[in-house]
Formats: sequence, structure tokens, C-alpha cells
Amino acid sequence: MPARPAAPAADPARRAAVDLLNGVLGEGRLMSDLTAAPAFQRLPPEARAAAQRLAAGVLRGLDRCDALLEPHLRKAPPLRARNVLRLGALELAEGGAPHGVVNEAVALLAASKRTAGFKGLANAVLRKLAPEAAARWADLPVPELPEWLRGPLVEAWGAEVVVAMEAAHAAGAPLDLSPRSDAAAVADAVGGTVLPTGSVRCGTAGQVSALPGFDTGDWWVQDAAAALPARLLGDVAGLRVLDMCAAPGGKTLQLAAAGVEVTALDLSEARLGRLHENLGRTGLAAEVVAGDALAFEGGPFDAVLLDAPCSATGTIRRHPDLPHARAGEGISELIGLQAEMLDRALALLKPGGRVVYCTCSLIPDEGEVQIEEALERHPGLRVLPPEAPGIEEAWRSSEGGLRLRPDYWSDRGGMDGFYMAVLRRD
Ligand SMILES: C[S@@+](CC[C@H](N)C(=O)[O-])C[C@H]1O[C@@H](n2cnc3c(N)ncnc32)[C@H](O)[C@@H]1O
Repeated sequence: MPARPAAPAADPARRAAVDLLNGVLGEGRLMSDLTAAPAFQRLPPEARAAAQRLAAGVLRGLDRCDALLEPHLRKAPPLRARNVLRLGALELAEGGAPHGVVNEAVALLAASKRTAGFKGLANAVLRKLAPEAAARWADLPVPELPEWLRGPLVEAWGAEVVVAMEAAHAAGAPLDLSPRSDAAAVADAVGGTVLPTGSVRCGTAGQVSALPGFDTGDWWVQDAAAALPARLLGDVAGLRVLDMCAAPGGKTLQLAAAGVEVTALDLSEARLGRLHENLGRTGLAAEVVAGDALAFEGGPFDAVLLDAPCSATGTIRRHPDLPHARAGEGISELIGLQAEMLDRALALLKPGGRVVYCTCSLIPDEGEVQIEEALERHPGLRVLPPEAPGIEEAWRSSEGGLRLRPDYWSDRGGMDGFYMAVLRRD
């Protein structure tokens, strides 16, 4: 009997994308953990970038992928096969050539005994979907946030704002860079534009390490909103500043580039490894300390930047896995930790020193309310009006901080959700 021709090997990027989807949707794991795994890191950089783009695309449009597939399925196949179909649906909706998309899906399913039985189904379903996918996708409603998050956000910001946030989440995020020195030169080199707040915005994220200026450390990746807290400290050259939750180091790099004598503290050795890499690549210097912020005894400091651990609900544009992998667990513990960290930060200041408190959260209990409660706990504590280039009046909140939302700057490509406030203790 003649040997059967071997099935074409599945594309490594698509295979990795489906593994990421299985990890997020099947095991409730975050993409950041999954992509740190050695097997993922062994892929070539372009395959890693493609896998993350594809998995994020499916997660951002999960309801839309399922709605496209649903009329063509009598019953939902098991998760692994369903994720291959979802990836195929996304690629067809994005205008992928039907023949290639179908072949890739079939090769992915053939690669495992657990899914090989679904090759025929995928072939039939994706072929039927091909002519209609792009038009139907465009007509489908923007996916809503899950109720554990939607409910509290509607209560805080109103339904209309949440719909605008969901549109921003579905649109995804451009690539923002923080320049080590000359923003205009970085924008020129990467073909980006300089934003009013000083970050450089490029088109869509591709393979970041292939962009000009990466190897020479002329910039680092940092959302425009995430770059604002360090700028609120103003001219800090020569000051001693503690970056209290520093890793992977976006804000440490900003402070070091501004001439600060910076101490970068973080509990996570693994994340501090990335901070060391970032310092090495950019040639910037900081004293790096591994340890618990609540037990830290250094100082006193002219200023403390506290980018506290939080729900990260402001970063869903970039991390569409978050609402799928999490269900709001642990947020009340984080709120308690944030308050304790803020008290510790205030205790480490010189008289007249300043704390910038910030979180990448959309939940007021992790932002505005933390400041209101800190003012009650600490007589003599004041909120200073946040000042930095590009700040818009609409961002100012009633207790004196800045509230940034993903639906802001919608004509420019949006920004992450963030809260930040400057505190001074006399
Ligand atoms: C929002 S991230 C910091 C991001 C960082 N500032 C940047 O701009 O790249 C919060 C950090 O807090 C750290 N962390 C959590 N608990 C901590 C603790 N008790 N002491 C110090 N760091 C802690 C986490 O490891 C994480 O790196």
C-alpha cells in the first residue's frame, strides 16, 4: 500500500496562538504568564509577535467569532477544536485568503489526536463562512465586558461611557514608545508621531525588537497613559526617588533618563529580571532592590512613585485576555494592599516630599477613593494639582487627581485607563 502523504505541518505562530487561547479560556491563565513559558520564548520573534496578535484578536472579538460560527455548527465542539475554528473565523473576517485559512485550520486540528476528528467539520464550516465573514463581522455588536466588571463600571461611569470603553477595547491599541531623550528623533526613526504628552505613537504593534532604535535603547514600550505618572513629578534631576513597585521598569527608565537617583524596588525577582534587561538595553542606571514594599526601610526620599498592583482593568485594550481569565477575584485584597503601600510610601518621604500614586485600573476604589481615604487618614496631607504637558481639563477628577479612560483620545487611537494623583506631606 502506498504511504499516505504526510499532513502539512501547522504554522508555529497559529499553533502557539491556539495554545494561548486554550490557556486563557480553558485554564483561566493570563497571556503574560503563558508567553513567559520557555516553549513560547523558544519561538522566533516574528512567530511570537504573530501568535500574540492572533490570540488577542480572537479574545477581543470572541463573541463575534462565536456568532459567525454558530449558524454553521449543530453543537459546539470541544474547546481546543473550537479555538481553531475561532481563529479561522477571525482570519476570514480580517480578509484572509479562504484556501489558506481552511488549510491552516485543518493542519492545526490534524496535529493532535484529540482534535483530528474535527478536520472535516472545520473544512466545511470555514468554507461556508468564507464569503460572508467580513460583512457579518462588521454588522455584529461590539462585545460587552463580562458582568463582574461591567456592573461596577456602569455604576461608576454610566452606561454610555462603558459602551465607549468597550468600543475602545474592541479597537485594540497602537504601539506607544517612551523616548530616552529626543521624542522627535524617535518618531522620525519609527515613522510615528509625537503625542501632546510626549510619548511617540506608531501604527500597529508588530515585532517590536525589529524597530529602529530598539537595540540601541533609544526608547521603550510604554502606553501614553502609563508614561504620565512619572512626568507629574516635573523636573526631578538630581533628586532621590523610590520607584516602589518598579518592575518591569517603564517608570524607572523614565526617572533614570530624567537624571534621578532612582531606587527600583519590587517583590518579584522574575519581573526584576526584565527590569535589569531594560536598564541594560537603554544604558540607564538604577539601584535595584528585591523586596516587599511594606517592609522596605530605605530613604528618606524626595519623592516616591507608587504604581501599585491593581486589577489592571485599564489595560484591556492591550490585554483582552484579562476579562476572560479573571472574574474579579482578589480585587478587595488589592485595594487593602494599595492603602497599606500608600501609607508606607508617605512614611518614606523627606518633609515636603511628594508621592505619585497611580494604578492602571478603571475601578474608583483603586484610584479616586484611595486618595479620598488617604486624606482622611493623614492630616496635613495635600493633593497637588497634576501638571505636565498635554494634560486636558476633562481628565481632572474632583479630589484633585487625573482620571484617564480608554475612550479618551478616540480620534488618536485611545489610551490605557489609569488613575494618578500627586500628594505632598509637609
Ligand atoms: C503595576 S506593576 C508595576 C509596573 C511598573 N511600575 C512599570 O511601570 O513598569 C505592579 C508591581 O508591583 C509589584 N508588587 C506586588 N506586590 C508588591 C510588594 N508587596 N512589594 C513590592 N512590589 C510588589 C509586582 O511585582 C508588580 O511588578
